[in-house]
Amino acid sequence: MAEQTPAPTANDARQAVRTLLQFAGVDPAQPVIADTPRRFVKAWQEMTAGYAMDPRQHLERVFVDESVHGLVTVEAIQFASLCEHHLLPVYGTATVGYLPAEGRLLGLSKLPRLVEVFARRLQLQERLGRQIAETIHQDLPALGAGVVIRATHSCMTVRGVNQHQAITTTVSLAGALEYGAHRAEFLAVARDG
Ligand SMILES: Nc1nc2c(ncn2[C@@H]2O[C@H](COP(=O)(O)OP(=O)(O)OP(=O)(O)O)[C@@H](O)[C@H]2O)c(=O)[nH]1
Ligand SMILES: [Zn+2]
Repeated sequence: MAEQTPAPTANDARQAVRTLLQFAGVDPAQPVIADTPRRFVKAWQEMTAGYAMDPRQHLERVFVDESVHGLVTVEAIQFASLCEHHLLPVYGTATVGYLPAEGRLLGLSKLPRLVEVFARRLQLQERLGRQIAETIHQDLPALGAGVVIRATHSCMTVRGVNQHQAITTTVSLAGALEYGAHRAEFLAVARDG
């Protein structure tokens, strides 16, 4: 059986940050910066906490009202993520909507909570939207789900192409929201609120 490499400890992670500081020509031992590796590792754990979260925990409590058939959306959901290419912050807002199946309704706060689960991982913006939409569509389940994300990628704004105002919009649709009148209605709500 192949030997498994032991998982790195927080101390290993702090040591890696000291290496990055030295790589930049900064002495990690100087008093003003001595606590920075600990802070960075704490922030890193916060930004990647989504790997330990199960999105289904937010789908457990369902309210059933079979008289409800209309589209439900929550707009202006703020999130922060990390791009998987540069490990730099991506932040912005998401509009999340779904078309209930047989009156199966989620508590409204669960939509931002689902965004949080997937955002707190290394991401591509396109995948972030798709994972949220597919989870609601398949696991609630709903007749359809949609996610529009508008985000700023630090890897495009503070380095590289240095496009300080560039905003990326992605649209992820699943099920009944992919086509026809439901698609048009969701996209109109995502555009106009
Ligand atoms: N599709 C997609 N691309 C992303 C996302 N976040 C960052 N990127 C892009 O990932 C690409 C990585 O390109 P590379 O050429 O491998 O990396 P690079 O040399 O750092 O590229 P530049 O950013 O152009 O300097 C860049 O074009 C980024 O803009 C994302 O969420 N989705
Ligand atoms: Zn990037």
